[in-house]
Amino acid sequence: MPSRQPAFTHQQSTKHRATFIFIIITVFSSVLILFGVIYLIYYVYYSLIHRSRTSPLNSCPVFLKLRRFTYKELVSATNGFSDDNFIGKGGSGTVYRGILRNGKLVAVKLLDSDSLDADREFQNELRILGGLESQFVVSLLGYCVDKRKRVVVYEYMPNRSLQESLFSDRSLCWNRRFEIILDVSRALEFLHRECDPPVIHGDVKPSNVLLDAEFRAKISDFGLSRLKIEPEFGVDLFSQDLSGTVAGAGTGAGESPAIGTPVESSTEVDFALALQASSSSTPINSKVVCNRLKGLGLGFTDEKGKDVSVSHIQNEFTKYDNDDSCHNFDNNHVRESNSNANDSNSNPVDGRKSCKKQWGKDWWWKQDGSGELSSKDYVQEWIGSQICPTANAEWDDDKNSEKREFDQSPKLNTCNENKTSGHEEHEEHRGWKQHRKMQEWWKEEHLDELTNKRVEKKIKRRFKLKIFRWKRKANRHDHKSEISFRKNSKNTEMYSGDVFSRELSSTTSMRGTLCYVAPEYGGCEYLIEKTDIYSFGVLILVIVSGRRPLHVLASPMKLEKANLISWCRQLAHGGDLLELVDERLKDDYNKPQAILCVNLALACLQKMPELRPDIGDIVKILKGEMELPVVPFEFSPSPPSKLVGRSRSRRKSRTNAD
Ligand SMILES: Nc1ncnc2c1ncn2[C@@H]1O[C@H](COP(=O)(O)OP(=O)(O)OP(=O)(O)O)[C@@H](O)[C@H]1O
Repeated sequence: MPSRQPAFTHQQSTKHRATFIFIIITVFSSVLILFGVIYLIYYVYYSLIHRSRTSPLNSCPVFLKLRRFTYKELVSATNGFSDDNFIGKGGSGTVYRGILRNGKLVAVKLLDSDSLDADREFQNELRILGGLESQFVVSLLGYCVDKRKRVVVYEYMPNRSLQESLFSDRSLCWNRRFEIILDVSRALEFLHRECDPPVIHGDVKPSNVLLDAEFRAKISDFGLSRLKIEPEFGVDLFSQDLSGTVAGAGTGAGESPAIGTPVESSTEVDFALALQASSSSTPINSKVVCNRLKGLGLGFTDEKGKDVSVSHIQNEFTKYDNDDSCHNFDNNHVRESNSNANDSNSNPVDGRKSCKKQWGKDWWWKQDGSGELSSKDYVQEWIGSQICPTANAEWDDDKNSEKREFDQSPKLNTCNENKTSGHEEHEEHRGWKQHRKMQEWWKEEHLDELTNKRVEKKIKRRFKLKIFRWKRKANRHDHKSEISFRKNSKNTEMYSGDVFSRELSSTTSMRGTLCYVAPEYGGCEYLIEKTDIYSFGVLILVIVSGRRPLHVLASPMKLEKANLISWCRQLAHGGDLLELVDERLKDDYNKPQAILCVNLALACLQKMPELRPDIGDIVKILKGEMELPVVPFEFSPSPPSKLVGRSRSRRKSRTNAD
């Protein structure tokens, strides 16, 4: 018996050792795996974060073809980026005139350095424009990367942008306008049909059409462009559940909603479509508008470009609305903007000093120096009504408090009025779910913008998407914050015409330009050729009319003409298209050509992308080689939003009273 004891102990200790070794191995391998996973996560994170900044440009064949300038060279070409050589400023950088050592005149665009977006746009521009060669596309001569500085060098276009030519005193004659329309159509034909893969420009607008010495137009700015091979093109817009959109009832006045737009009764809003819908007669609660837009810092000017005092504006609002006046209206803020407005109006585009003053919050509204422009209040209305985070009851799960406010400040959104219940609502939600997917991210972006920016800036850099959501929840009720659409390099807000091109992170982008962006383009990157066609339609109207797509004067009467597209549709309805032609041309224009252009524009502006003509046909139509197909009439009731309607009825009642 005693002899068995040691054998047993020995067996036991062997067992213990084995267990111990097993535990050690397990722990060790677990730690090893854990470290491996951590390293992998870090590696992926690091490469994602640094990809856009560090990706070697030279690895792309296009960049090999382009000349790489040294920063020193460009400094000497532009005389140290001096004020005297300042040409203009856009959403992503500043453009200077320069002379290279060989005497060649160039335009040098110095991109805002501390924005990831600028970096991405820079690479996009080089990657796409660098590979293009056409007489209708501005030539990219080279680039410069120096530490954080990004510079792009283009051929110099002596007559600058169409925007400047159209909206300055030196108005363009009809023939030039028509040639420009033709040139832009050829540029798009080149991009859509002659490039392989096709290029979608994505931001066709007057400031991206540059004019050479003979006023021939070339298209520029490919920062937001897309090649058609990219994965997002796999998205079939038409595969979305369109029930209730295409076949469904229109949004009023016989208008059928655009593809990708929500069913009428949903609370989803389409920002682009909102522009057109902005003409609807939805009653707008001035108080709510004011509250929501408080902090926008938008100034107001009257027809002569003079300040309209805040109290006057308030009176106007209260006149049109029986609700309380806007208590939260930030008087100081608005006055400040107004004084800036006057500054910039006094010296619109010449010289950098005066321009610099414009590049504050108000630059978009005054970039052409037009003293009479005062579309802010109009735009405020629909921006305010569309961005409002509380307006979408389906937005997230946590909607109690939102709902409360939503109930209190309703009727900003036509959609809200037609709420359906229970099952129906569920079905509808399913119907536009896909569309919502396309759009919800940018709403989150807008919500994020409503938060404390300093905190936002810090955290966003680290955990972009996650933090976005967290912050959205955390700050959902912060309605005092400002709404901004694009940040410039100094992290001040810019209310730009480029509202849609605001990008907050490299993962998301809101692209295109307000008023030029097609309704089906829900702010994502689902660009198709027909998106360019839509923008081209708007561009034609702008060229023919010499007006901006949104052009509002303080006088309520003028609101009828505020929305160029719906005004054009109204004129088409009344058979008086020529009224749209720029008054400055007087009778000195080709009437059949003008009618052709406007009709073509209407064809391009059809809400269903597949109904818009393609660019080949457009060029033929403009050249007179093809008849313009009959355009199904899309009527959208024009502005007189509540202002016109009410002001008229008030005027009427006043006259009656008199
Ligand atoms: N190649 C060029 N030759 C002459 N002027 C130019 C050239 N490129 C740009 N400009 C001028 O510089 C201005 C700013 O151009 P930029 O492309 O930076 O901005 P944008 O197109 O006006 O706005 P965004 O970048 O927001 O679309 C233009 O309006 C134009 O007047």
